[in-house]
Amino acid sequence: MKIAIGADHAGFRLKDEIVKALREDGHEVEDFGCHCADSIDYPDYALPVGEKVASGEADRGILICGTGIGMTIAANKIPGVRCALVHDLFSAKATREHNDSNVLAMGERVVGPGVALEIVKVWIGTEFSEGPRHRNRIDKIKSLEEKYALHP
Ligand SMILES: O=C(CO)[C@H](O)[C@H](O)[C@H](O)COP(=O)(O)O
Repeated sequence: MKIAIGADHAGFRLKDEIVKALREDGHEVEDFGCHCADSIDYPDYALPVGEKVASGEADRGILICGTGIGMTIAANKIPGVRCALVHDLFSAKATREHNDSNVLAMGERVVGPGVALEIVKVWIGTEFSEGPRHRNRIDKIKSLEEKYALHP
């Protein structure tokens, strides 16, 4: 799988661990940084990751900040991105099955690396449940994007 990944200064350590684990599992990972603890702004990293996923150049995206919240808010502004903030295994599975989430966000200040790596594994490995009720709801999200693209 092609995976785009990014983090801010509060998430780059966890991001680096995830990059390593994904590459060991054979995934193609494009790492958009950041790479050190100098304070930066999470929207600047949500943007390239979200665009890669929305354009189809990456299959999935992963974003890490302190809480995962800023990254989630920013990424979900990009049409086509369905970014899920996840800190437990149940939600990791459910958001793939129900929301077909294409970007995963987590907070390095919230979750430890052991749980985070398990979340990534479950989220990567779970397919969308092609049930009509889920498809219908995702179509309604797309309609919202179209509505506000036409009348921002
Ligand atoms: O957006 C966030 C909070 O919802 C992220 O967790 C950021 O990483 C966080 O705000 C960074 O905080 P800092 O005090 O600038 O290190």
